Amino acid sequence: MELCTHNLGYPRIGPNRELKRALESYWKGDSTLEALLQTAAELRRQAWTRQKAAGIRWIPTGDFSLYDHVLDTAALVGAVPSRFGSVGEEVSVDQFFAMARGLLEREHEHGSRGIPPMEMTKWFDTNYHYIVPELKPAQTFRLSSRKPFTEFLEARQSGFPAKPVLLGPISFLRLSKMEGNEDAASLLPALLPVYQEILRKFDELGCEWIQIDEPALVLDLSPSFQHALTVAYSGLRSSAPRLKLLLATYFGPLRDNLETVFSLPVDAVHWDATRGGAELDSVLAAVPTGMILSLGIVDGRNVWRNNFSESLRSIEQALAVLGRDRLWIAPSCSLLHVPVSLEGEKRLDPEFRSWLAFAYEKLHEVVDLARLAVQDPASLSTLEENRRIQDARRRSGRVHDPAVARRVAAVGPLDLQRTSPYPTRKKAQRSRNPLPLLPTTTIGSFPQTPEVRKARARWRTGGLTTEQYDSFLEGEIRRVIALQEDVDLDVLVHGEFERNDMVEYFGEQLAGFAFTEGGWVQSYGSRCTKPPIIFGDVSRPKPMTVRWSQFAQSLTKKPVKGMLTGPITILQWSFVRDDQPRSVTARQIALAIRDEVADLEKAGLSVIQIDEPALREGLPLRRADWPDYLTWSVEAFRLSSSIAADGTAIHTHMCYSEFNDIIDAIAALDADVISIESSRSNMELLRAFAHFRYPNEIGPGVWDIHSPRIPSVEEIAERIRRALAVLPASALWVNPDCGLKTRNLAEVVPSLRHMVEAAKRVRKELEAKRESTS
Ligand SMILES: Nc1nc2c(c(=O)[nH]1)N[C@@H](CNc1ccc(C(=O)N[C@@H](CCC(=O)N[C@@H](CCC(=O)N[C@@H](CCC(=O)O)C(=O)O)C(=O)O)C(=O)O)cc1)CN2
Ligand code: MET
Ligand SMILES: [Zn+2]
Repeated sequence: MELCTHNLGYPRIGPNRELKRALESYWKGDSTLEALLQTAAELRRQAWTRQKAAGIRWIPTGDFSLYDHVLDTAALVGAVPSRFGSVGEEVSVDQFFAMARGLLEREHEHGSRGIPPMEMTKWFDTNYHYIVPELKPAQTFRLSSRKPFTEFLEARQSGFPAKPVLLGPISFLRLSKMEGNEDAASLLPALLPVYQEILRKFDELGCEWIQIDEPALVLDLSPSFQHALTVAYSGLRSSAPRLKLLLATYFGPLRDNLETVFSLPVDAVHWDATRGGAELDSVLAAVPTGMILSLGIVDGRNVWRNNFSESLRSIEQALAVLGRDRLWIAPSCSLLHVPVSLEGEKRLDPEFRSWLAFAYEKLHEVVDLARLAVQDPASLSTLEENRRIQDARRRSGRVHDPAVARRVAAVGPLDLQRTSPYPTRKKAQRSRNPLPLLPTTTIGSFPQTPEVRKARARWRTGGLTTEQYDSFLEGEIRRVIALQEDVDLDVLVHGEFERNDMVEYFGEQLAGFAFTEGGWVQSYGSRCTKPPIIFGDVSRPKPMTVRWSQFAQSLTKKPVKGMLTGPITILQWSFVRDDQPRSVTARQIALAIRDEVADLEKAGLSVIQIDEPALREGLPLRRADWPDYLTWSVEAFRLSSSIAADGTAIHTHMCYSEFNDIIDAIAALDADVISIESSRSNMELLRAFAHFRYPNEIGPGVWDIHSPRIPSVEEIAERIRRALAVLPASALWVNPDCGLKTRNLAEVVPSLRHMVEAAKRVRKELEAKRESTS
């Protein structure tokens, strides 16, 4: 018999983003709740059918979500902030969506100002966003959803071997936001009884295995959380004596949590062998007699075909210690983070395609490995084939480009440094482009209207010629340049209409990158991205953005900002090579962006923005690993930007970030101007910059673009004044929090007018003050 297999989670969005369409149509009011739930049920059944067909023994249930699994968990335990109303027997679907998306004024029955949604943040080091549970010190919990049970029964009644999945209590608390920043671990005594009740119910239903996800175990845990962990699992164990508990950890090695994890009273531990590999010996030494180890050997975070020979080495080592009955095979983590299947990819080159495995194909790898582990003769051909493919990839001419290797090797310290220090550069920049105090600008994108997306879709499918599409884009650029001049912004942008996405667009044009037709991955709620795949040495065959920036600049006398995505963000939001360190790939991308910076400069652009919104989320999960990452990522940014002459202003932009703990690294980027998101925290974020005496210019966001609300002039002026309280006026810019691509023009035009008006109002106040003191 082959080794036992299981899966931790499957993509929810559907093979053709069916869930996205169903959700958006329901939200718009174009379809009923029944229709949405029907689509959701069909997608679940389809996912289970596929997993069973692949040969997986235990199939996850409850991993599906209409929006996000952390929000599901908050609903499950009744952690519903009071602004969303009281909870009846169950959290309703509309209450659930209100928590995720907020309610607009007109949707809100009690009138007033609408209700802000809960916050959203990155799920560990992925590009998936979860909804942050909001807890308070006296928080109470109550079982408030039947979802886990319904989905379990739905699967079992249809004959699927179901294994329910829950986000565990420790991770739930650790990922929550506690009012007053108190320690959320203190809520365990209140929360634990609800988890116990859930386990008891599953036990009563005759459920055999339950998977409890505790990815927080790969983070640095405070003593209070370490203690809570032990308390939680002995409590869970005693609540359901027959139910078998599988504790799942993933996304990194366990390090100082390793001993504790294997001493918990659970029946099995799932461990991520792709990220924790070096720990295998310690793990095998720590697994107590009688406990099962689930080996997460197929990488759920990447799209490469598994290297069977390498995996079998680890599997054999584990088998020797544990024997066949105590070793399971699985993907490293939920398959949520990879595209659904390769089947839809008709245009990929066959050789390249053979190097890949998406979610569905990964399940086959799990099953193949479980068979190969016991030398099942029927599986031996899969090993042969796998060896052939790995060899071909290793030797492939399309992976290695000697010119790139030479160029990377030749990078020296001077390539990482602008010609002059910032004060000299600022003089050169201002004499080239005189700007008023508190200059105004935007972050880059203007609304990506359905017309823009439709035009691109028609061009892709041949309905528009390239000429027609290009002239459509030029028309859009003309419109936004005229708009920005009319509004009287100081530094203009071209609007990014040519981009489907700020990373995918560059991936499509760089050598060493491949892109898919339908490789969608959920980003948050109904929103998806199609991460490009970096398979080889990266270079830039020809200019990527110059024509659009140059065209925009030709339409106006005001400076236009060239607009690029930085090397770390491109790296972080792509699937990366697994055959060289990320730092090397980052350097290669940096050199390609550097070439683009040089060409934008030659084309006459005097301001160039290099976006790095993913710099913060790329931080390793453990603090001990931060310095190394920050060194090479800062170097990559500097390599991409330092080619610029003193008189060219380099801007950068970051959003969704907490900056306090990486402020040194941000300063080390040495961008002339950084724009950051800050209006949601009411400029609190700026404290780090003020405290640190950030040396260059800063544009704190003064308009929250995540909300459709149009901010008033006075409200924006007040935010500028708050910024002025901690930063010198000479260093301050005025801009929104982020790009405007997800907004519509009806919101954008008045908001921009208010922003410029507010900047002018505060400028006058500053001038008046200056006169009165001189
Ligand atoms: N890569 C990446 N990661 C990121 C971000 C980001 O901007 N990029 N931002 C943060 C996350 N924020 C996000 C914000 C919005 C969307 C988003 O809106 N995604 C779009 C897809 C954007 C896209 O690539 N669109 C394609 C169109 C693909 C498409 O659906 N076309 C239609 C046809 C178009 C039509 O007729 O309307 C179809 O195929 O059916 C394009 O513009 O070309 C979506 O889910 O709807 C995603 C992430 C963090 N991570
Ligand atoms: C997620 S950061 C986005 C920056 C980009 N330049 C934009 O405006 O859309
Ligand atoms: Zn942004």
